Amino acid sequence: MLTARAVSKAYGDRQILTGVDLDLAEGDVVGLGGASGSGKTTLGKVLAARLAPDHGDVLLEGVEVAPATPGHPAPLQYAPQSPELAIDPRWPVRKVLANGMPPDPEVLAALGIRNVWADRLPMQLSGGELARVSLARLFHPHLRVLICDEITSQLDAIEQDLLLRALVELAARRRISLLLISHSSALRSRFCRRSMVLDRRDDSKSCE
Ligand SMILES: Nc1ncnc2c1ncn2[C@@H]1O[C@H](COP(=O)(O)OP(=O)(O)OP(=O)(O)O)[C@@H](O)[C@H]1O
Repeated sequence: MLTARAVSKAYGDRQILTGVDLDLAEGDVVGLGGASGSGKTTLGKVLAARLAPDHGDVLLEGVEVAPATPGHPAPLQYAPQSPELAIDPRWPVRKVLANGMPPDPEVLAALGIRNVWADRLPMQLSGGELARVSLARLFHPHLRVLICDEITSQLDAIEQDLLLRALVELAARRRISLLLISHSSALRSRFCRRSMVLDRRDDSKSCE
């Protein structure tokens, strides 16, 4: 499904990723861990074509991943750590969820989106509610891979667990592949079949 080969990325003279390989099969749930600053977000953005790698290839079903454009149902979507940065603060929830197409009732139900939020602005939702809305807007019939970058880091343990369980179940029903970026090895071992861990000290990677 998603294949990265020999991906390298530097910011200026600072090498962040060196020769990273990653394979994500259909319906797979893989974790991406590592210490703060090890390059998890950088790799997530390279995989989602939000950042160009210096070297290496990222292919989705054999085709180079193209950058997603707003409102376009790209098969690979990236959910950022801070949903408030990805959502227009002037838009009510109903418009955020529409995102170019009618929201899918199964997705709204699975992620616990409530009708009473429809006319609220993003700032009128709790962190957990906003995280759910932010995720729901990325689902569409052609979604194949979802990269989730620390999407529950602002939530308490119970809300984190509920949201991730709902997400993993929904993805499994639709055979969507998930890459869950998290510094928490406990979270990764709870929800992921396997994990890749980036090592900040020597820019290499290891497997759990
Ligand atoms: N656009 C940029 N220009 C220069 N340096 C950057 C840029 N983006 C990130 N960095 C640096 O690259 C390193 C890796 O950043 P990245 O956000 O990928 O790490 P991370 O593992 O996701 O960290 P965290 O867990 O703290 O979110 C950090 O030291 C960061 O300061």
